Amino acid sequence: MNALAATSRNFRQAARLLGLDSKIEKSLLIPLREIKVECTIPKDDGTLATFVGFRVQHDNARGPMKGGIRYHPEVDPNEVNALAQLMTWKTAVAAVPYGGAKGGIGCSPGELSRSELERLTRVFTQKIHDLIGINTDVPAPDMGTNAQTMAWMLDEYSKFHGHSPAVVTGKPIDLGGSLGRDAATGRGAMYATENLLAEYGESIPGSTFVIQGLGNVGSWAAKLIHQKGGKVIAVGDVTGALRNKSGIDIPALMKHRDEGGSLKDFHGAEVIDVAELLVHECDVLVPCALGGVLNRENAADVKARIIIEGANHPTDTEADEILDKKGVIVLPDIYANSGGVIVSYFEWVQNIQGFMWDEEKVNMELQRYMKSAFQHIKAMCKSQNCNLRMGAFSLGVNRVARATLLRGWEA
Ligand SMILES: NC(=O)C1=CN([C@@H]2O[C@H](COP(=O)(O)OP(=O)(O)OC[C@H]3O[C@@H](n4cnc5c(N)ncnc54)[C@H](OP(=O)(O)O)[C@@H]3O)[C@@H](O)[C@H]2O)C=CC1
Ligand SMILES: O=C(O)CCC(=O)C(=O)O
Repeated sequence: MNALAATSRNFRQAARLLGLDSKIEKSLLIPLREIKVECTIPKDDGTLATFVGFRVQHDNARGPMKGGIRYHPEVDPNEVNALAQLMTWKTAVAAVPYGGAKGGIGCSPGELSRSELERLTRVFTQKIHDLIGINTDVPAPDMGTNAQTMAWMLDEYSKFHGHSPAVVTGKPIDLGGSLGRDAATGRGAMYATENLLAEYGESIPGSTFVIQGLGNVGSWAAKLIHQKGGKVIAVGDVTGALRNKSGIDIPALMKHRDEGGSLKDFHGAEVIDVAELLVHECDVLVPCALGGVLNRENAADVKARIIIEGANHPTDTEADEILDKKGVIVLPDIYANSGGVIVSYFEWVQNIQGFMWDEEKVNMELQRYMKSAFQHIKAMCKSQNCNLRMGAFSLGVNRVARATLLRGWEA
């Protein structure tokens, strides 16, 4: 089942639990707008290259649509659609006043030079500038994009609409970005882990972790879990995987990578097969890379007791069922990785207020939002007698449905 079918299935299941009218169900499922644009740029060698860019604006009942822009060779309309829908439920679970959107360009960012990436981002922004905006749709970084990408988007958008820092979040601090946004998704995942472990009388110190993906989300999750006293025993990215049963020295690994070293030549751990990573013995598995990495091929072999979905849609439907039957607790993406969009909301608020918060305030508010969302998910699980994924979906869908009904449909 592809990402869109899986997300829509979860939505329908939640709609049934909530007893939603089928007409509202249909209106919530179908995206408000799907944009597909051709982006042609001159490459550094003078040849032309054409890419396809997407922005799916799923729902705006609760506020401006919000979601990242992904640069990855596997970006396709179906997946962007699923990710946009997930954003609608995620912002509702987080109780931030946004709807959901997602965008992406099918490209390999690692194979493009900095100036090619800049041209591509500017052309994409030119094509969609009329359809995004501070009160309509506010992009942010996702896989393969970062604060620099947002700086180019902001600059290009501002040529058409005047200086508009709040049109994107995840910007560099010098352009109105928020302190704490870079770490926010990983930090939010760490708070989510603390909240879940506390339910079982457990905590990060004393637990073992395996983390897949060492990009923005994975590296911050690893750093913060290590800092809190958690033992990160295995990590991996697209280049390979490493294990040290006594715990990897994460700051030393990050230093090694920042100095240009690859995972495989880090001396503080042994190299393992990448396929072994997700089925490695541990208390908590934290996938922070691509979607669909937990599937029918490997779900039965997962040895973790708990999965924290740092990535979007890392667990496909078949894996979800297998893991549920095995008693593995899955903390779903629409809660576990919501720290990014929560601090994006703080960034947008700061831009609109023209007032900058200190990092302590950002982190404290993030912790408060993560705690509150967890309490609401738990209450929903109790009232609907369902697992955490369905509890989170039901909470999000219910909030969006209520906002939709309150707005009404009169022309
Ligand atoms: N950035 C954000 O704020 C948010 C991101 N997310 C989600 O988190 C996930 C990661 O995003 P982000 O950290 O921003 O992305 P990045 O591009 O910063 O990092 C992605 C990481 O995944 C690794 N990776 C890519 N392909 C594979 C693969 N086939 N096997 C193993 N590892 C792989 C990359 O390895 P390498 O570097 O070697 O290519 C890199 O370490 C995505 O699902 C995203 O949607 C969710 C909420 C917010
Ligand atoms: O920060 C944001 O606005 C969106 C982050 C995002 O794309 C996500 O949560 O998947």
